Amino acid sequence: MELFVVNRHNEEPESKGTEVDEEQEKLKKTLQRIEKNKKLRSKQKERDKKLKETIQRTTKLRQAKRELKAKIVVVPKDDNKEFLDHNIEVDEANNAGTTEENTAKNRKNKKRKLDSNNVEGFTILGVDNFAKKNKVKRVLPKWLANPTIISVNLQKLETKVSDMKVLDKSLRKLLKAKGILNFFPVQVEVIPWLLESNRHSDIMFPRDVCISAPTGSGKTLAFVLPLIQVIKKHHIKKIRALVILPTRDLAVQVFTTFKTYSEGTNIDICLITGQNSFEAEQRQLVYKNAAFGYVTKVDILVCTAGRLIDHLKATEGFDLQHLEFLVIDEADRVLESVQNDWLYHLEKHIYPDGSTRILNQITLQKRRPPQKLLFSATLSQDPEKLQQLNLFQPKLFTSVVENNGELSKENLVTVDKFIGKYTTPKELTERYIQTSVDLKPLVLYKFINQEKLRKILVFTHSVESAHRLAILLTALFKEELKVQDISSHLQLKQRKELITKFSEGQIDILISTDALARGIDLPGVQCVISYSAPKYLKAYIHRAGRTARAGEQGIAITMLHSSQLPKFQALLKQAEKSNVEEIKISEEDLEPLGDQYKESLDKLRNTVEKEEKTGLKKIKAAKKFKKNIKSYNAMKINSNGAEKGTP
Ligand SMILES: Nc1ncnc2c1ncn2[C@@H]1O[C@H](COP(=O)(O)OP(=O)(O)OP(=O)(O)O)[C@@H](O)[C@H]1O
Repeated sequence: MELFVVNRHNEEPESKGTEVDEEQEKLKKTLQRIEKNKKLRSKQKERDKKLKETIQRTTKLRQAKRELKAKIVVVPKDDNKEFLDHNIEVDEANNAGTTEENTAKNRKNKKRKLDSNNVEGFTILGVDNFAKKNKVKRVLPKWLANPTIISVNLQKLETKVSDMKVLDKSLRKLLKAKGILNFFPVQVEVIPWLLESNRHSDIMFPRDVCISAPTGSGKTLAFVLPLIQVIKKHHIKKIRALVILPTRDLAVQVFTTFKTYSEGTNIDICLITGQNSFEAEQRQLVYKNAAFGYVTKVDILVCTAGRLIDHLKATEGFDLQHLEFLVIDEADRVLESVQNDWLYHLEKHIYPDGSTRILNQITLQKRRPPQKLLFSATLSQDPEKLQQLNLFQPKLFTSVVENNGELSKENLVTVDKFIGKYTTPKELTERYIQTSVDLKPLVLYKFINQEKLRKILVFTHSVESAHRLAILLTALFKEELKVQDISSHLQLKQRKELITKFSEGQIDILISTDALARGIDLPGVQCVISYSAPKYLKAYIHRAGRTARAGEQGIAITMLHSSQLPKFQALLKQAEKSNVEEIKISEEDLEPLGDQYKESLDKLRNTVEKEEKTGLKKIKAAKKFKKNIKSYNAMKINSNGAEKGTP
């Protein structure tokens, strides 16, 4: 859409003079437009400044009024005189700036009002509404107020893989073979805890856990390794672990990790996301045995919430009653998903008799309920939101970053410091660039060029915008850099191919919507660019989190129009980020690129027109095909009617 705006602005009148004249004319126009934009910006700045001053003045005045009003609360006995004097004071403050005449009038009015109320010896009802209310202190459940703190320091790793003896030797060997020599902090805390809590699960129900740690901090292995260790000990095939993810791409990624670390075991892992036909997935899950009926073929099931519900409703023999682990990765996102009744359906399936996890003699005699494990970089720590999950004696693991980037345990006394605050990796550098709408692609081009960046992930607000930006950047970079867009319109296989190419460095710039913003682990992304400004803090954190992963350095850039800046600053304030500076790219720097930009915009226009024509042709062909089929069917019905009895 933004690019179309650019197109309209760049339309040229029909050529009349020579080519050189035409070029000069274009250049002149570009310069005029830049000049105009400059003036508009400075005017806007002045207006913003005035508005800010007015707001500050009004706030101060209101504050003064509130403070004075707060002083009138109760009228003590025989204290009317003082009270009246007090009110006069309030009145005067309220009418600051009015004439003496007015003040006297107000004084009289007040006196009259108080006389008519006959206040002597009584409390005036409603007056204390003026009193300043004390801030209500949040009282959190004990488990939220006393979390286990996870360090965010991935530079100084203290636990060697070989030192974690609670983890099976075979798993430690596999980790080393994959180049993992030290555990990340989240793994150091969570893996032993999960293994320990499952050691006595036949006597005690294990507690549920919520884990909130920054993007790229290694949360996946923190659940994959203990689950494999616990599950490989079972010999009867039953679904023991269910892992739910918000998107197909993520489900594929987690499935691959399970596959990698279950090497050499007899654990069967299954992926159901809807990428295969429903029947094919059913065949992967169960088979029918003449003697025993339906038999499960799977130990660990990785799936998306939507597809899970489909199977719960329609797959015979799909049995979750032996479930030991319910993992919800990117839990906040999964819980917000369209199929937000999935948990209800799931619980109905796990507890068909309606039993709950309340500990009593009856439930104790039954099999153990699944342990719920919730993971996210932006996990809600709001008790009300977590309530819907029906957590059993939950335990919270969370990370805290103070302004200087250091972890401070002392500050945890004030719980509000970390509740609802999300941490980002220490290795992440955040910046923003201000630009006008029509120069935005050129500013992006200039920035990538001047910083000599490679492996860049760009986020736009729509599939169309991603596609057009990809065409335009391809035209600008020519052979220099390879640009591609990726979208949910592509087949899963094509998407996987693009992701692999990007990971291997065959694609330099990958442009996507927020579909790739969460959880996807793309190694070595140097820079994430939010070409369209993120609307929410969570979106910003997950986008930025595609870089600076696993202890590597990374940069996150947000491109903003001047009107988007206040909202972005509010977002940073919410995350307590004070070191996000502006990168300035002046319009003078862009002037030499004017012709190149114009040429690229023309290319974009031609390509889009061509694509639209082909698209229209396809739609027409499809319509024609449908029409033909209809008339063919009609003909068939007629001829069948005419020649009854013929096959
Ligand atoms: N101990 C480790 N040593 C080195 N690399 C590791 C270690 N643990 C995990 N990694 C790697 O770190 C990267 C990020 O891990 P992972 O995808 O689990 O992060 P995450 O916390 O789930 O991030 P997000 O919140 O974005 O989903 C992966 O490439 C993973 O292989």
